[in-house]
Amino acid sequence: MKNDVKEILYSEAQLNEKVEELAARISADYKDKDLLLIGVLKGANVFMCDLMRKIPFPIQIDFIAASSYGHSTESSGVVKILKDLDYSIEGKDVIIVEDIIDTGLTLHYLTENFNSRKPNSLEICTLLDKPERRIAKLDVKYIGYQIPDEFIVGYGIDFAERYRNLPYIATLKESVYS
Ligand SMILES: O=P(O)(O)OC[C@H]1O[C@H](OP(=O)(O)OP(=O)(O)O)[C@H](O)[C@@H]1O
Ligand code: HPA
Ligand SMILES: [Mg+2]
Repeated sequence: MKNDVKEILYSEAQLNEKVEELAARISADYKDKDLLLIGVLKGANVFMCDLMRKIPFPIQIDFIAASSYGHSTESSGVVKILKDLDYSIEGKDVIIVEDIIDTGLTLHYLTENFNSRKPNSLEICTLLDKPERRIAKLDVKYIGYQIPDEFIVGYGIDFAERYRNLPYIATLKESVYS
């Protein structure tokens, strides 16, 4: 697997520091609230697990599974919900936890969908953001890193369902795609 990596963009140690920083901001903002984190599967799974363990008060978690990339490096533009939330979010203070925002189509769809369920508040926390690629406008309160327009993998993020288990964020060699 390591032979397929072109460049490591963020190491395990750098990611740990960044997740700590985001958790500290969220903890300060939500210390008097009843926080519900919603992880967007599958990509956000690793980030969500690390982020929630750095918040020092009891919170609730839930997951939704959404997919729009399939086996391609380009969004299909159609967001498929593969698993819905388990519980109602009405009246809750919700943060959606994402691994990456690219076109913004996934989160545009999810924020409209979640807003119709009447949460008390709804914010977005993403580890990575590719602003150059944005199609749908989004207000994102918590952003880990802004990255250039390059397809990346690792720390939960895949290419064709592989490389999610790399412990760092990396680009892949061209030969992997051909
Ligand atoms: O801003 P966008 O262009 O919509 O892209 C971002 C979304 O794409 C990826 O998910 P994907 O649909 O590949 O499913 P996965 O999370 O199961 O990998 C990623 O995890 C985000 O959810
Ligand atoms: O850069 C990316 N890598 C993997 N999956 C993705 N989904 C949106 N952008 C990306
Ligand atoms: Mg995803």
